[in-house]
Amino acid sequence: MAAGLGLVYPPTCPGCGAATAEPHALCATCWSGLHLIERPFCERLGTPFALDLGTGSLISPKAIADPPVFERARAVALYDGTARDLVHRLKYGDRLDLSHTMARMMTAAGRDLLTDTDLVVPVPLHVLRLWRRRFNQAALLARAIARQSGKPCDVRALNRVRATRPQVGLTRHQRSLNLQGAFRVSEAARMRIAGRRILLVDDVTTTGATGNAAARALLRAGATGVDLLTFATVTGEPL
Ligand SMILES: O=P(O)(O)OC[C@H]1O[C@H](OP(=O)(O)OP(=O)(O)O)[C@H](O)[C@@H]1O
Repeated sequence: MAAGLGLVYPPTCPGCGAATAEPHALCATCWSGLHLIERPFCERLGTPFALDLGTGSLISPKAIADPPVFERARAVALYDGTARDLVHRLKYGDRLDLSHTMARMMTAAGRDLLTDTDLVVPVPLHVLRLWRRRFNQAALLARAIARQSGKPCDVRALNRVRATRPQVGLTRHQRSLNLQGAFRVSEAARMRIAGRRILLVDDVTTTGATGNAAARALLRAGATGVDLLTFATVTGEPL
């Protein structure tokens, strides 16, 4: 059946749409445009080091100077080239099908976090943005990661109670202010969060302001720890 379908609908690259041998696999060109994050990276922020600093648990000066609220972050790739194309197609191009391929890569990149995870929770959109976009890209990724890893997922645990401006175009300081008090765990969801270790899922991390604000709300609701898994991460300053 699958072989027959392959003749009628030949598999295409999720990145550029070119024909591929395997379904859901990137073509060679898109693959070479994906800058995967591999060790050595900062164990807190998940950002790569420019130099190979040897083995052992390495923490970047940035994570020491300004520790994030979440415990550990991991991402598949740097937010450029193919990674940026995939995120944009998923989020702005209505290519919801890409969430499966992206989640597969996220499940692999986040395997050390997933080992300790009790519950997978997406970064929520405010109801107005959800209504406009019609889907939450983070929820699509979170559901697929939960399915692939056999972990439970709760897309309603965390609410975005303020309609924040998009983070795009804001400075680091503005991003942090923009997210203040934006997330809340409802009274009804508190019992699902309390005593659990949460894996927070989003599409991109830039400054970590979104991850920090969401993690703060989850910790206030009694989560024992929060890790952050995104598809891509920006290593430089925003703007
Ligand atoms: O690490 P940060 O500096 O907080 O930036 C990352 C956040 O920015 C984007 O969301 P945005 O608020 O722009 O909304 P969107 O989902 O509409 O893109 C992205 O989806 C992350 O949630």
